[in-house]
This record gives sequence, C-alpha cells and structure tokens, in this order.
Amino acid sequence: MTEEAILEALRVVEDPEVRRSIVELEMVKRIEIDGSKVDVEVLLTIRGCPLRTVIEDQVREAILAVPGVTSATVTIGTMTDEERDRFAAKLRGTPEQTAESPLLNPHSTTRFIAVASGKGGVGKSTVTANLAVAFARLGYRVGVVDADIYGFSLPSIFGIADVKPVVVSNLILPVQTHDVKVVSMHFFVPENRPVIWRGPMLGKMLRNFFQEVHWGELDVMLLDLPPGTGDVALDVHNMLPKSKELIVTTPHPNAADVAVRAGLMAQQVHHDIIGVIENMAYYQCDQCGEKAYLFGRGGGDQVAETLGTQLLAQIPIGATGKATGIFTADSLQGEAFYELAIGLASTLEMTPTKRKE
Ligand SMILES: Nc1ncnc2c1ncn2[C@@H]1O[C@H](COP(=O)(O)OP(=O)(O)OP(=O)(O)O)[C@@H](O)[C@H]1O
Repeated sequence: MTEEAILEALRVVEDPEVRRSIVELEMVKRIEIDGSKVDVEVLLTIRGCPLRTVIEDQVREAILAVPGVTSATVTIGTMTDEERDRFAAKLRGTPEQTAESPLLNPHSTTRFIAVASGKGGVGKSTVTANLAVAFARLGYRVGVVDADIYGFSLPSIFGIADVKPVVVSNLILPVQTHDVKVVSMHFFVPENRPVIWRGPMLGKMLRNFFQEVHWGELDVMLLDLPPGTGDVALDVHNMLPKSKELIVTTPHPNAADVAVRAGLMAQQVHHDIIGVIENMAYYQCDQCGEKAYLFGRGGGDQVAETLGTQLLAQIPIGATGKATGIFTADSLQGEAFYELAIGLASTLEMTPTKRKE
C-alpha cells in the first residue's frame, strides 16, 4: 500500500459542488500510512461547508476499498486564502481559457436557447425552468441563466430563493438543483432590492455570468430573457450569435400579438427562432380527459405562422410540485416538457451519448 495507491483510489471522489475529482483539484492535503491504517486530510473551500459529511463519507469509503486497508481516519480542513486562490485558478482552467469563458469560445459545443415572451406573466420562466429540468431528466448537462432582471422568478420556481451560491476567490459556483446549474442576479441583490439597470450594466452582468461563473462542461444552456423586446435580447445575440430563441405565448390572441412583436425583433437582429411554446394552452380534466380552453385558442399557431416557424409544444394548465414551480415527471406538463426536450435535442443535434436512456 502506497500513498500513490491511496491517491489513485481517491480520484473517484468528486467535490459535490464543482463535480470534479478532489485529487485533480488538489484538495487532498496529507496522506499518512501506518501499517494497514490510513489517515488523510482533505481541504474544503469554506468552513462549515454543508457538503462536508458527503465528502468525508466518500473519502472514507474510497480508502477502505483499497486492498489491505483496515481503518481510515478522515480529517476535514479548510483552505487558506492562498490555497483557495489556487483552487479557483484550477477551476478557471488554462490561461488561454481565462481570457474568455470556454462557453463563449466559438468551438464550444454547448447549445444556447434564449427563452423570450412578448409580455410578462405568460409563464416564460416556468417554461425555461421546466425545460431545463426535462433536459436534465434526459441526462444532459444543463445550465440556466436568469437574465430576466425585472422579475428574477427562476430562483423561486426552482425553490432556491434563499440559497446563496458559493464564491471561491471571485469565482461563482452555480447553485445546483434538480440536476440543473442555476445563476440568477437575485442571488447577488441584497434583500431582493429592486435594481435599476442601465443598458451597459445589463451586458456586463450577462458577460460576468459567463466569465465569473464556473459552469464546467454543459450540453445546453437556457437563458430566461426579460419579457418584451429590450436590450437584453440584443446583448445575448451579440455575445452568443449561435443562440436560438424560443418564444412563449398563451393561447389568447392579445398575448399572441405581443409575442409576435418579440419574435419580429429577434428576426430583425438575425436571431434564429427555433419555435413557439403555447403555455397554459388548456385545462384537461383528469377524470374524463376533456379539455377546457380557459384562455382562448389558437395563439401559439398564430405566432408560429406569422413568424414562419413551428408550434413545438402546448403546455396544459396544472399544479406544480410543492414549494417550487417544477412539474413532476409524470404530470401532463412534465411529459409535455420531456417530449419538447427530446424534440429540441434532435433539432439542435445534441449528442445523444449523455442520455440516460
Ligand atoms: N402551465 C401552467 N399551469 C399553471 N400555472 C402556470 C403555468 N405556467 C405558468 N404558470 C403560473 O403563472 C404565473 C406566471 O409564470 P412565470 O413567472 O413563469 O411567468 P413569466 O412569463 O416568466 O412572467 P414574468 O416575466 O413576469 O416573471 C406563475 O404563478 C406560474 O406558476
């Protein structure tokens, strides 16, 4: 039994927050071997890290699996400022990558989907969050940026409004929930105070969300845009020319009219529209299966036709999970989002290797 063998065994243990090996991240500080007894020290980024016991258990398990080891003592320490800086530098990657986030690299294989609507309250954020969860259920690596700076509704939809992301030496780790990585400006605004955003600040904020956040590898990133036809869509387009836009509307003709305007704006800046989602399309009785069109009919088709694109999904009205806005996988809505994610993955030619199926 050697130090190398123990280190090799510890490679499988990942930091639960950044999902990379603790060995690769140089979090293993000390390994001492005394006969068949092994004593290791692992450093965490912050004191009182809530995931401390998870790492501790996994480290112990990995050591005990090495042939010849009869006992394992695991000490959890905290990084010094210097060690934290080194850790952050490792997460940022090579010097070339730090200049520009890997996600913004033109060779990045990450697909970007910006979700837009003409007006507020049509369920754009609900659609963004549930589509993200559906991609994750399919096994894709998913990130979500809450760029809806007037609303910030994603954190409460995901049930993480009170969670603060971990920041390591100015590098932000996205909050992980439902297997999705989420970053929202809400996390950084004291007491959710309203913020007056000016044009250049918006672009800067978006850029920071790429530069200062450790996303890791992603298959798809969704951006929840503010409603309307504002600057943020333009900024997103400038920064991510490859991104595609999804337009959300309700079936009501008035909502459809404004959704068309958002779509036309996207087309003017040569933003590809990938399709239209009609949300709150109908209510379906779970006893008799009959559909009631509470908000009218035809909005989705109308928007798709005017913009020369397709109606990709009709999401029924329904109740979400407890304390979140995420529909369960077996609900009508959950199934509709799952089908939508499969369709989008195919249209965007996302590699199927990450799928669980
Ligand atoms: N399919 C649905 N069935 C039932 N309720 C829904 C559905 N979609 C959205 N809702 C509800 O409608 C309300 C508005 O949704 P959401 O916040 O997602 O809209 P939005 O278009 O993002 O609005 P804003 O831009 O103002 O935040 C929320 O209360 C949400 O729970």
